[in-house]
Amino acid sequence: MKIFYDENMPFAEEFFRDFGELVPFSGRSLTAEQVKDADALLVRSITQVNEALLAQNSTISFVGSATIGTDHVDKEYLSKRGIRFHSAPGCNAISVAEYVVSALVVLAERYLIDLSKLTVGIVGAGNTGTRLSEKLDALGINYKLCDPLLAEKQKHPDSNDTRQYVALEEALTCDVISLHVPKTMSGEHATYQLLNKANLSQLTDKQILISACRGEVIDNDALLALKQAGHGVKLVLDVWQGEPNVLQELIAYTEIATAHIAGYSLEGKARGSEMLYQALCQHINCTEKYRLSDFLPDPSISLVKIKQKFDQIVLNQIVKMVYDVRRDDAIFRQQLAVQGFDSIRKNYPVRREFSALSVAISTDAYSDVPHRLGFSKTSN
Ligand SMILES: NC(=O)c1ccc[n+]([C@@H]2O[C@H](COP(=O)([O-])OP(=O)(O)OC[C@H]3O[C@@H](n4cnc5c(N)ncnc54)[C@H](O)[C@@H]3O)[C@@H](O)[C@H]2O)c1
Ligand SMILES: O=C(O)[C@H](O)[C@H](O)COP(=O)(O)O
Repeated sequence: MKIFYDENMPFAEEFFRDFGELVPFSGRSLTAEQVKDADALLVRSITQVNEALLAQNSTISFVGSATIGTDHVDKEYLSKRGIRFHSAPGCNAISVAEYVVSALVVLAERYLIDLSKLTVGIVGAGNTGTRLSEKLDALGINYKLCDPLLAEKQKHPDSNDTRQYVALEEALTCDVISLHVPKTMSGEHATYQLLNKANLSQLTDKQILISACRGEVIDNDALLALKQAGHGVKLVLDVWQGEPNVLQELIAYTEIATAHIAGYSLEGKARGSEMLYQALCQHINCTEKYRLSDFLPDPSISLVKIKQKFDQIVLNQIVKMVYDVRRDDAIFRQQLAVQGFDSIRKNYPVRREFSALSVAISTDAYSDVPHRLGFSKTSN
C-alpha cells in the first residue's frame, strides 16, 4: 500500500511503517500529480482535499486528517467517490484548553486579575470547549456555555446532556470570551465572521477575547479598524483570517499572538497520528501493534513538589513550567517576517501537556487543583 503523509505528522513513520511504501509531503504544496497513485492520503489542515487534488487518482480508498477541524476537506466529494474519510476528533482539545489556561495565567499576572472572580464565555461546547470547562471547574472559575446546536439536541428526549446554554449575546458579555467553534460557511449557525463589526464593537477593554479555533470566525479587518479607532478588547489570537497571510497590523494590538499552534502539544499532534493509524488498521482490517506511549519521549522536567498552600502564584509557576504561551508569542512577533507563518509552525519547539509533569503536594498543603487541572499524580 502506498501512503502519502504530511511531513508534520509526528511518529507517522513509526505508526505506519508496516503498511508498505511511505511518502512524506509538504502540506501546502501537494499536487494532484504527486498523489495520483496513492492508496491512502494522510493530511493536516493546510492541505485542501477535493476533486482538484484527487480526480486523477483511481487507487485511493482512504483519506485521513490528523486534525480536529475538517473545513479543508470536501467530504461530499470523498463520499461520492466511495473514499473513506477519518479525522481525529478531540486529538488536540487538551492542548488548546491548556493554551487558554496559560493565556489566562499570563494576563492575570500582567493585569493583576484574580482568576477566581472571572466568568468565561465558552463559545462552542464540543470537545475543546468541554476540556476547557473542566479546567475552569478545577480552578473554580465560572463559565457560561454557548452552543445553539447542542442546545437544540438537548431537547431530544434521549439526550443526557444536562448543561445549560446561553445565547451568543450573553456569552459576549463575559469577562473572557473563548471561541471553540468549527469554521462553517452556511446554515443557521454558520460561524464565518460570527464576530463582526457589530458585536465586536460592543466589547470593552475590561474583556479578553481569545480565538484558537479558525481565523475566519472573527472579521479581522473589522477588528483592526476598531482597535485603530481605540476600542479596547484585549486580544489573544492564535488563528488568523486568510492564513498563512496574516493581517500583520493587527499583531501590534494583541496581548498574545501566536501562529495557530494552540493544538501543537506533542501529545495533541501525535494523538492525531495515532487516531489515523487506528482508523487505517480498521479500514484494512489489521490488528493494531503500536500505541502513542511507545513513542513519546520523557519530558524535560518530570516531577515537582509543592510545599506551600496552592494559590494563583503557585498555579502560575506550574503552568508556565510546562507551557508558557509568551514563548510562542515572542517567536511569532520576532519570526513572522523572517521565516513566515508556515515555517514557524513547522519548526515548533517541543511542548508537552500538563500531564507530562507529575506534581507531588505535601500533605499539609494538599490541594486537588493541580491534578484536576491535568497534572499527573505521583506516589512520591
Ligand atoms: N488553534 C488550534 O490549534 C486548534 C486546535 C484544535 C481545533 N481547532 C478548531 O477548533 C474547532 C473546535 O474544536 P472542537 O474540538 O471543540 O470541535 P467539536 O466539533 O468537538 O466542537 C465544536 C462545537 O461548536 C459548536 N458550534 C458550531 N457552530 C456554533 C455556533 N455558531 N455557535 C456556538 N457553537 C457552535 C458545535 O455544536 C460543537 O459542539 C475545530 O473545528 C477547529 O477548527 C483549532
Ligand atoms: O483543527 C485542528 O486540529 C488544529 O487546528 C490543528 O492544530 C491544525 O494544525 P495543522 O493541521 O495546520 O498542522
